[in-house]
Amino acid sequence: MAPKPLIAGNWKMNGRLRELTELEAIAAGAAEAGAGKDLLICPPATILSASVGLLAGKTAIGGQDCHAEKCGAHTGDIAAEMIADLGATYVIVGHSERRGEHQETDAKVRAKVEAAWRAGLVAIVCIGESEEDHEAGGKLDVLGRQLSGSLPDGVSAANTVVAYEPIWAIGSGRTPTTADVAEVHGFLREALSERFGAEVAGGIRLLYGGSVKPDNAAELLAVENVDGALIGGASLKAEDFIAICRACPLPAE
Ligand SMILES: O=C(CO)COP(=O)(O)O
Repeated sequence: MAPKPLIAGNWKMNGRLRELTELEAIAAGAAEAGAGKDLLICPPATILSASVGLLAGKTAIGGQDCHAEKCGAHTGDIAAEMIADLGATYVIVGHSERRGEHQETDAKVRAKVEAAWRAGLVAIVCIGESEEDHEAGGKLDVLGRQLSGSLPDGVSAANTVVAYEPIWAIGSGRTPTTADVAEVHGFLREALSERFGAEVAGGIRLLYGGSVKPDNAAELLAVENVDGALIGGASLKAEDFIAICRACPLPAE
């Protein structure tokens, strides 16, 4: 049986204490829309604590990034242990906005995955090709390199989620075709299977991210080997996030 779906919202650099009403609305709708699925919200670090308070028992909470070290002289950074300390259970690592804006390499992402595990967090490891790679037809090579370089040994279905987010689809309103998504997710499952064995690979959740909206969620989430979504813009509106959760099919018995 396919893994339990995970619908995750990445709030990015959005949301202040005075704007928590959307979280309250997500909390109110989570039980009905999320039956049989895992739901997750990754708010900015400044409202993590308040979010845990509002969403406890309704959705899981995650950080959006962590430093590889446990503590020390790293001004402005946040350790995985600090995220766990607040009651979060997941952390996103290697998002293309971190790779692009903060020059994060696969090696750095891999160190962050290890930090997440050290702190007891599930790592959501993001990979994705640029528009040029997509057009030039070399995306599977790029994705294969990112996947193998970003994942340490020791991956399990319980400690790691992989998110495929084509950079050109993020925030653009454009999405790959379902055939493209199926090709990439099948390729990722196979690559995971070769490295970690079929049983581990079969349990790892492979999320699709990039312009997932209520009107395209059912189609994208029904693609083989898509075990959930990582949602940016649409997760900021409770109504849209809940609609996407509802649209996600449950795996066949
Ligand atoms: O980057 C994303 C989630 O991490 C996707 O963002 P959008 O859903 O806004 O395209």
